[in-house]
Amino acid sequence: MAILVTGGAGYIGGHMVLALLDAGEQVVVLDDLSTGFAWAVPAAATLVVGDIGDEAKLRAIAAAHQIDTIAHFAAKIVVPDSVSDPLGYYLNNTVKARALVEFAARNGISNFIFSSTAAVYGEPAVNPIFENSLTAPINPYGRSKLMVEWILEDAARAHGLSYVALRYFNVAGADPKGRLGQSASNATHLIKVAVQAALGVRKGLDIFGTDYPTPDGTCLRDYIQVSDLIAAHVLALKHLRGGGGSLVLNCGYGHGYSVSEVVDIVKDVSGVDFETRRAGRRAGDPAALVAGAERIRVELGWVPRHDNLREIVTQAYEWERKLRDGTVPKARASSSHF
Ligand SMILES: NC(=O)c1ccc[n+]([C@@H]2O[C@H](COP(=O)([O-])OP(=O)(O)OC[C@H]3O[C@@H](n4cnc5c(N)ncnc54)[C@H](O)[C@@H]3O)[C@@H](O)[C@H]2O)c1
Ligand SMILES: O=c1ccn([C@@H]2O[C@H](COP(=O)(O)OP(=O)(O)O[C@H]3O[C@H](CO)[C@H](O)[C@H](O)[C@H]3O)[C@@H](O)[C@H]2O)c(=O)[nH]1
Repeated sequence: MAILVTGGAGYIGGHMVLALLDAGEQVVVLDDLSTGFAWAVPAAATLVVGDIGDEAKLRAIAAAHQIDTIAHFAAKIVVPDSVSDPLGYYLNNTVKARALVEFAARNGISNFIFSSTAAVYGEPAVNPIFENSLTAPINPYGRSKLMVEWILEDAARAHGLSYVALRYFNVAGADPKGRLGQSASNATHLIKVAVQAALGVRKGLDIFGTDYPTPDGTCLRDYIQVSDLIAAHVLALKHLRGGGGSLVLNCGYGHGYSVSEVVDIVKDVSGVDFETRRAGRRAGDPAALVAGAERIRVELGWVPRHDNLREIVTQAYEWERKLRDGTVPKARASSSHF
């Protein structure tokens, strides 16, 4: 049986591909390379370049491979962009995901793993946030993802699918073996931007909002290391293949760091006191998001191994240094795909 990994040329999906290949699985990646990289997908996986909304391409994949599971990572992911381009986000993240769920239902692909997000909770009244807390997203990105959770819930009931929706908190760090990291140069994530500032790839860093109701006035987030997150996906796959029922699970460590604390750790790890500028709040940002992180341990037996922000920052820094110096390991010649 093969696993279809959408968005497998991207940051998190790429780590999933590595983990699946490490486990001896057959992997087919479908990615339009809008923010992903063909070179990041090992030659041991089949890479199909295309859109998740392209039904003909999906049919061709189903005809050529025995897919039993879809791990759906492909999405647009930048919160402020979703505020300025909501229709683009709803098309890519919701409408095309609906088509993918329909494709699964029609083709008897009964397992679906979905990259959801803490953004479904919006501005929570209290932290930590549990899976049964109110979902009230405050930006189109979060809404675009919550709608997919609803689509999955209804489709599962009607069509015999089982799914695991994983609500990621803030994903960061890189493969501990140094094979992959977050590579898009225009990424907007805090740790990525901060290590770029430390390496001189960007000129300093704006701190978006210093007047939030948090201990130091900057936003609090729960940063989860990418391989720990992927371990949760591998357990979700095992759960679904073993006939387990549908689940919605937070993926975080259960404690948060402020933007200022993250910046201080990046400065410390890199030894560079890069410039920081106090800037206004960024559109769509909630003050604090910290996971209630128990359910995933109980349901899947997940045990985090990299819950250490200094280690996470060091991994991100080392990967960024390779990107800057042009020494990242390329897993395939970029032209070898379908
Ligand atoms: N990075 C985070 O902190 C975070 C947090 C919560 C949830 N997520 C979710 O995790 C998933 C992966 O995010 P990432 O950080 O790896 O981002 P990424 O941009 O690196 O990866 C997304 C991948 O999807 C591909 N893609 C986008 N639209 C596509 C389409 N229509 N058809 C085919 N391919 C398409 C891109 O080319 C890219 O390779 C996303 O669904 C995102 O919403 C990420
Ligand atoms: O240059 C920067 C970049 C970020 N920040 C701040 O750092 C915090 C974290 O921002 P990120 O952009 O790293 O992450 P977000 O919390 O906005 O969003 C991330 O996590 C969410 C879930 O928590 C979503 O799923 C989303 O896909 C993913 O990008 C925010 O307060 C943001 O304002 C800065 O101050 N300066």
